[in-house]
Amino acid sequence: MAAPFPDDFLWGAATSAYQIEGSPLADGAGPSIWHRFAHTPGRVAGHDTGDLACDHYHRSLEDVALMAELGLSAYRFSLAWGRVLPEGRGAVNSRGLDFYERLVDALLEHGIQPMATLYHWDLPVALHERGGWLNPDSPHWFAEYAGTVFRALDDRVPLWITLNEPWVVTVPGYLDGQLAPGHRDLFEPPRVANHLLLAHAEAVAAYRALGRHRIGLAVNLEPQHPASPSPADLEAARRRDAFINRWFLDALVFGRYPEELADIFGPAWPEFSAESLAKIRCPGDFIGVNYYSRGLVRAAPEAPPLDAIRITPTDAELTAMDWEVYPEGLTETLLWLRDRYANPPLYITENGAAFDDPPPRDGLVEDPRRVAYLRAHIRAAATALEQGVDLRGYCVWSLLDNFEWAEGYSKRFGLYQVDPGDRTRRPKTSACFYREVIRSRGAAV
Ligand SMILES: CO[C@H](O)c1c[n+]2c([nH]1)[C@H](O)[C@@H](O)[C@H](O)[C@H]2CO
Repeated sequence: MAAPFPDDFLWGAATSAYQIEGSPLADGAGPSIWHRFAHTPGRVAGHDTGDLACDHYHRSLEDVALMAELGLSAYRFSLAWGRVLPEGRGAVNSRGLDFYERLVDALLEHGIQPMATLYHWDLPVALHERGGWLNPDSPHWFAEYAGTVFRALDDRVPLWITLNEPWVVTVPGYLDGQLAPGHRDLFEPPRVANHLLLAHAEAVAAYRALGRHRIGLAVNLEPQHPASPSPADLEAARRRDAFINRWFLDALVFGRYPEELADIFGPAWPEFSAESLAKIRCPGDFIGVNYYSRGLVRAAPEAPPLDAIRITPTDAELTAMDWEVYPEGLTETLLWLRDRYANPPLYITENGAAFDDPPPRDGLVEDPRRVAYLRAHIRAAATALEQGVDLRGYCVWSLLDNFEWAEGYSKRFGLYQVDPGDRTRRPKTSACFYREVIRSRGAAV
């Protein structure tokens, strides 16, 4: 097929600090809420923690060499806030910053554009103990951290992401308690979400004062499709669309929350002042899109406050996460962004799949299902590009098998398998496929 991907299209892979680095307390780093959460019995499958992870903290240059072998033109990673500011504020830990400076310099030496995420869920414990994202000062804490990192790295990092998936920080973190800090409270999520949006806006303002490149935010998006044409399921899909897809983006772009949220949260939904809403209106320079699957939704009065649940289709291919393989949903999502938010610049900042990969044979791991998943989703991205979406890059989640949050190491998304014993990296056939895609500028799909 004729490759619609422009020559300057960025082909990347994505990771995050707590999931790959290991050594969470090394060289003066302060603990994060994920360090505490993972060490809390019962929170993570297999009692796994990020203490070693992929040992990227000691193997970063080896991993950059793998990225160069793939031919990546970009690498999306996150900085651990607690490595830079062990107490979350105040004293800077130069050894923590040094690690990220070495990583960025190595990327640039290999012609790989760094795409740095400031926050990928690992809030310093010291700030959590001051209320964390519930504290109205949290946006100022974040802006201080962001400014520290911008001053150190903006001369070498051209693409910045403030927050990874504020919805996941808010809902699994504060409503259903699946992820750190594990709160289950109807009244906390609306305030946490608003503080996250204020934090994004304050970081962008700080960036405008001293940065020279581009900054945005990465959101998890999934089209919501009713499980049946019944009015109840149609209404449930609309509510879940507001709850997942529109909550943060409408706030960022329009400076208003979807009206459904007041219905969903009821008395737990605060009155936000016009001044506060004006402050959160901050679309940035691009939107990062994390896409994995769609939501098939049925009405569920037994599941407040949404009264809607995502169901697993019985007649579709599923990944190891029980997520439906649904590449057309990526095209749908990209076209929806084009139409709803006036065709903003987009990067696919995460797309990938977990499958139960076999052991390596002759140093290579056969993962045909991941090859098929990536091929179908890159094609879906191409279809959106051909329809005028301003798509500028694609990042596979993930470069390496890594710590998959509450699933521990049981769910593997990597292009490279990481040996559970000695952390040796071994390529999967999806890495070979992706290298060919990059070499052919997308024609190989
Ligand atoms: C519904 O999936 C979310 O968009 C999502 C999926 N994922 C993510 N967000 C996170 O950003 C990553 O840290 C996860 O490792 C990755 C795989 O689970």
